[in-house]
Amino acid sequence: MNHSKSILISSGDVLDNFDHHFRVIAGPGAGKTYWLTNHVKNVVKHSSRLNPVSKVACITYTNIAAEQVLNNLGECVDKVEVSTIHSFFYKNIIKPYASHLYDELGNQLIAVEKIDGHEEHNPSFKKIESWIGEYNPDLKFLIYQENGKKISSALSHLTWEVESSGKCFLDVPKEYRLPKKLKKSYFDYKKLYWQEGRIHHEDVLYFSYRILCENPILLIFLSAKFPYIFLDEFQDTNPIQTMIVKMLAKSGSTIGVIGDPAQSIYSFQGAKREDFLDFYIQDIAYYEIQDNRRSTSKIIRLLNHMRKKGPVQQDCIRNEEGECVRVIIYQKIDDVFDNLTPESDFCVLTLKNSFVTKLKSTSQDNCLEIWDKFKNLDYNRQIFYYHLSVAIAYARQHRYENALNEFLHVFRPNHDGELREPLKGQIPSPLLSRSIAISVLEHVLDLEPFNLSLYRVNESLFSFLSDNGNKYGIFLKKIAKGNFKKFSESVLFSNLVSGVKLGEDLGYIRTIHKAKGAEFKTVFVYLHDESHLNCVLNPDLENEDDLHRIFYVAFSRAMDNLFILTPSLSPENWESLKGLNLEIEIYESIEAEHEYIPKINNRVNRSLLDFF
Ligand SMILES: Nc1ncnc2c1ncn2[C@@H]1O[C@H](COP(=O)(O)OP(=O)(O)OP(=O)(O)O)[C@@H](O)[C@H]1O
Repeated sequence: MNHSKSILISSGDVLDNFDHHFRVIAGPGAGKTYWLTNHVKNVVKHSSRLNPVSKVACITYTNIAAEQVLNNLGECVDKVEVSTIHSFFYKNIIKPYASHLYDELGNQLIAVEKIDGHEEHNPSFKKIESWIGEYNPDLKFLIYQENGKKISSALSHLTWEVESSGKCFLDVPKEYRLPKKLKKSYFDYKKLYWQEGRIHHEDVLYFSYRILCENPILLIFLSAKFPYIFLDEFQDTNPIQTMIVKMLAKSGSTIGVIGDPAQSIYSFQGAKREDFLDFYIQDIAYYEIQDNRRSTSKIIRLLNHMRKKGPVQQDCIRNEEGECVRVIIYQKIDDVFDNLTPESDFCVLTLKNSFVTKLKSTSQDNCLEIWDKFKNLDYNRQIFYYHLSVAIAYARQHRYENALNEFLHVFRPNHDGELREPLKGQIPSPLLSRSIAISVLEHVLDLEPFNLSLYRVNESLFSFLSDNGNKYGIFLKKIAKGNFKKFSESVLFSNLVSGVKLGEDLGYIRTIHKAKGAEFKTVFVYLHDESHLNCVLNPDLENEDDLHRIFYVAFSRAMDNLFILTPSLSPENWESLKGLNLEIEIYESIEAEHEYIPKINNRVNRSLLDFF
């Protein structure tokens, strides 16, 4: 990587010449997304290469980021296609051209007439059974019990790799060892899904790449439709994505990639930060932004310390010293939250999803157990209420389209082609389904259901659907006497909503990966193990392993207050932290040192529960 070639810019700068390829490197809070949004507007307003049917493609890493960019595009919005890379390739390559893909026998690879989006790969037992049964019958004994779980877990991590020749193949990460014989037929395993029109997220890049390689004329079409293609968070690009982007550059699109190598945290999904660092297309211009507009000086000093080996030491644009970074040794995590939770705009970040679940359940009634109990008592009704609860959780975040799509699941027919219980009646048409879903969701939200029992919500829905019986043609089963009635009277609807998992969870306790691109006034970084303090004591952001970069991303989400919560602190680590010449304050327990609490939040009586 040659940084001497980089030109320093600021996030407020506008490029005069936007018809060349570029790469922007900048640290957290530098204004990359801010700059990109303005750059897109500038291109839309002034480019002579855009015509009535062409658009700027602006690729973001998550749907949430796409929504944020869209909201800031103003009047340019119609000339820009903002989406994630998967949605972009699905819409522009796979959906229209999947019929061009054939297997080695010349048969169509995917049942195109059945394709309906792309989904997470959750291996099904039936597929594993028929795959091993057909291709490795001698290994059939492996699919049961613990071995079966291992196979399923390994397959859920199947990713596409690329050979230097450009040929793609499927593999699972090294830690998931499977018998070598199985490796030869991963493709056949995947075919079982494709033949049902089911495409997994990871297949989207592979199919797009194959379609474009086998039909190069489509590259010309795509470049004509998208003369400009800009990609945010490119440090997490996947090699197949990089190859496609370079092919599109050759066919005429102007490519811009933006990112921060120190924030590359998706190697487990095949991301290669070197692809960003070494990104080269002829006549590419390299830019760098050295500002940090998000955080206070004290937080930025910690970030610069972690980043000292690599490029980009950041300057604090806010010019505020701010509060010290605080390391808190917790005994009971609940105490920390009870005492430190600020009024608003905070987030607790954890390394793993299981910690999110654990932390949520320490601060809530055990909502997950409630769902388990629900399932055992009335399986079908549990499925109905799960979809409803997820939909309501989305609606609370004003993500109404997600809410609607979630609730529409309840109108899907069962194996006998009938409406699933507890609904009764005719399967509504797609249009009527949408209309019923909107009315039901509005009705439930109007009920202000969070302090109501599940029983009361069900009664109200029962009456609502009965009153509209002529219009909708569907009804809800009443809750009869018995154990389930008792359960439904004892469970608050709010507990059900708190226990659901959203696709892109925007709760106040999230994994660090889900906080990518976000910022909060106060950030708590929860370490479940003291050894993770090593990312502060001996930072190594260039390491092959993502771990130190993951914590760097976590710390860099904080605008004003950063708390690092550790379960223990050895005397050596205590001394080392103190000796770092960083303004870090250490608290052995919050009760002992509570005088600083009012500075943060005027000690509030709210617990995290109030924020779900
Ligand atoms: N030129 C600017 N003027 C005013 N505010 C700005 C400017 N540039 C960025 N900001 C603000 O600074 C904050 C950080 O910007 P942004 O989220 O774009 O940074 P980023 O580089 O994408 O961060 P990260 O990589 O950490 O996600 C945001 O609140 C943004 O609105």
